[in-house]
Amino acid sequence: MSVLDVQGLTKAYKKDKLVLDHISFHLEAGECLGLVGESGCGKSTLARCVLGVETIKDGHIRLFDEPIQHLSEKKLRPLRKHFQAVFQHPTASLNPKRTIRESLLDPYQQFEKELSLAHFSFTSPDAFVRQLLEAVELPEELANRYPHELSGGQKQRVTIARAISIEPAFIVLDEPTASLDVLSQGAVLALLTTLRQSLGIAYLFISHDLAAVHQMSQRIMVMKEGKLVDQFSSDELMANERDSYTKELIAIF
Ligand SMILES: Nc1ncnc2c1ncn2[C@@H]1O[C@H](COP(=O)(O)OP(=O)(O)OP(=O)(O)O)[C@@H](O)[C@H]1O
Repeated sequence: MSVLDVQGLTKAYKKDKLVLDHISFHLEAGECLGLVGESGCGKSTLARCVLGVETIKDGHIRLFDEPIQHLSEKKLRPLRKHFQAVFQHPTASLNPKRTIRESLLDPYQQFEKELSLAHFSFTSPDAFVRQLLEAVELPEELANRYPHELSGGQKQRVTIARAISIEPAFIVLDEPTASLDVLSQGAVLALLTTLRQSLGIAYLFISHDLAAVHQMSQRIMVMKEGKLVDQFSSDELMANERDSYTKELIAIF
């Protein structure tokens, strides 16, 4: 089943310059779909279009077969429980004035009445926060700290815990480990895979790092200057028929 279906997506910030040029792909339930491409090719713009925070010039974005590309924020709001995002800089994603506990409870409190959770259970705020911290392998005593009292890796685990808390159908992961040191990067990528497998949440995993994308994803899309130039199953990365640009990216890693 497709949770997300994008067809002919076109975006321009300035009149005639296409930043996204007829992008088409689908995201299946529970899979990790990788998107790789060099800086400035349009990856984050694509993420923002999918998340409904950018207007688009042309094309369709369907969530469970429902077109969402032209919905007002009011109409899109109840659908937001189906998708979440994790970005590169966890510090920018967490409110510095709120404790980790408060940040973790945010999405649940926003969608409480419309949620039916399969994996987590909300018996009390404290018990819920404990489950989330445990899921991302953080000690429960972090709950009462503020973001500045956590390491970068711990903060990113908190943003991941917050994203999975409402068990969305998919999460857009936009360079989720780019701000972390190499050891934390590996640990966070492994955690994300474990969570995907146990919770059944699909990922659109965006990175300029082909090795990370290959490690995480079942399918890979390659983007260059606003166009998808290659799409293939992860085990076909080294196949001869790869686009010449994909081969260039392989040669760099
Ligand atoms: N708000 C904006 N207004 C005008 N142009 C923009 C805006 N955001 C991005 N762009 C331009 O759109 C193009 C794609 O940018 P985007 O951030 O989507 O690329 P990216 O692949 O995510 O890059 P990076 O990996 O460096 O984050 C770039 O040329 C960028 O300068």
